[in-house]
Amino acid sequence: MTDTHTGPFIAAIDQGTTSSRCIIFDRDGRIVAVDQKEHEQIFPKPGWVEHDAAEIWKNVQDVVAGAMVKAGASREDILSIGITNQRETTMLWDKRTGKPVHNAIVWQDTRTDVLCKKLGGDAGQDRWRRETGLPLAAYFAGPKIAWLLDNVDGLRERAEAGDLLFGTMDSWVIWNLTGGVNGGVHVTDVTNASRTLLMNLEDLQWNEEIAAEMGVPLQVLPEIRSSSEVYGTVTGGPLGGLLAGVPVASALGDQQAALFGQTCFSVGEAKSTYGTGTFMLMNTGPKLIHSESGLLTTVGYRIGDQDPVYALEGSIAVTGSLVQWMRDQMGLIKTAAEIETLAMSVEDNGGAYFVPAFSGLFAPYWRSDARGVIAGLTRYVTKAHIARAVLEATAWQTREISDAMIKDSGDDLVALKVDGGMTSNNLLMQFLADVLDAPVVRPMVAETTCLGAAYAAGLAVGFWDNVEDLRANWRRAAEWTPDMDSEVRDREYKNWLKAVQRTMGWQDE
Ligand SMILES: Nc1ncnc2c1ncn2[C@@H]1O[C@H](COP(=O)(O)OP(=O)(O)O)[C@@H](O)[C@H]1O
Ligand SMILES: O=P(O)(O)OC[C@H](O)CO
Repeated sequence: MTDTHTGPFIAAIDQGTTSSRCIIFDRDGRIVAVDQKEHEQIFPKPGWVEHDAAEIWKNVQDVVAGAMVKAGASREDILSIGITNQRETTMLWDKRTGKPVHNAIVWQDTRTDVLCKKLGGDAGQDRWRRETGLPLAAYFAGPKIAWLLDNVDGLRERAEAGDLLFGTMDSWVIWNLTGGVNGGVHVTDVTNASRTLLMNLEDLQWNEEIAAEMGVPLQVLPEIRSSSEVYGTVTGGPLGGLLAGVPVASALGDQQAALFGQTCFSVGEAKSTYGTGTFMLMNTGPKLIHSESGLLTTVGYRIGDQDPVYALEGSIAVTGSLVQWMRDQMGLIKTAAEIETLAMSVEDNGGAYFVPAFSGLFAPYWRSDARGVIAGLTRYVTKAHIARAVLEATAWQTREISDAMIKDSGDDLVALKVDGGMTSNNLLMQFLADVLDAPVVRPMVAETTCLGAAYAAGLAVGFWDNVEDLRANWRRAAEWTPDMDSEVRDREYKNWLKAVQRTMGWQDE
């Protein structure tokens, strides 16, 4: 049975790495209905990860329709719709047929390593960082566009003739929602554009020189807009019937959306999201801080024509996916939640440290030649110790990011707001507070990513007046306070750092 709810509501679409979901929120930021659908992960070769963007668009339509049915809501109840998305995942489509010309290349994919090395060199690295805030790494979108144009027959010619459009998932979803081949708007927002290696962080425009150097024709790129404004209205297609005329009014990369949903609106406020990977972002306000410690400088959000708010980001490629690996590849647990029970069956890690450098190391190292290591093995070590080491890996990686943030920003970490699937693990959250030596707090609404997109879409249509209205919705559900002897913390951290060194230089050029 479906309840019938009466709006006004805001709908948010989260197009994520493993699934797409739609959540409908009320004015208090409470969830009215959720629908979710997973899509296929395609692994054509070691290190390659792809998605079928047509399947994703179909799933997005299904979950929007599903959430509307579950909410018992009608078109009049939905004031606007917001988009948030897995970032960097890159696709090209034909603007006449509306069809993707190749599978999307996912953010985790390492195929552009060689291209990045060719474009790089020490001096080069400095320049990319200075202008775009990013190191030249396979993670980002620009090199993925160049790879598609150079490796799929005929694509470069079609791109230069103006037949192809590039997008991260925000652009693809917005273009389809607003009419597709019949006049869909081709836009992206500043947060997604800041993950391409192609946008100037200062003026928030495409950097023509870098695009030329990377081999990306300007005509494929979308217009860069703010994160909170009306881009167009829902038109045509199956959703045209269901949501015709509803404004599409926000776009934010998922990690920036979580920063927004956690209401980190003041300088120095930080959040960390624990999903497939982990991403910690700290609001640095209108100030662009160029990291000296391996963090990314990125756009946090921009509301309409207000000044942009920047953020420092520490990106960790493998955290929840290590738990999945223990379950699916090793068969040591049956469900992700079981890792906590297994880890709690022993007192400590038994001397084992697990550095999951499965696709190299992201922040703060940016080393594509690193590969995973379990260090400190003896006959004493059991699968329960490994389970502990798996959970501890997530906390230590966060500690390294937090150290870098403290160094770059000059501010202490007062507390860390957390969200994401792994935060249901109490053992991990306590260990995190212990190694950070700071409280860790989780809000009532754990779906902060969708909430952030809904907030930005609601602000754009006057559903909420300003960010202070939104702060009032944030409520604490759980808090973990540090309880570890500092000597133990220091000794364990030293061992972790030693284990990290063992991963470096494994993969030959
Ligand atoms: N109790 C748990 N302990 C540890 N990890 C968990 C637990 N529950 C879920 N996870 C991990 O969290 C991830 C899912 O979180 P989610 O926020 O949905 O991720 P994403 O949005 O990246 O798909 C999975 O990688 C899973 O292994
Ligand atoms: O879809 P998620 O939650 O795994 O997030 C992926 C990040 O946006 C990658 O940068």
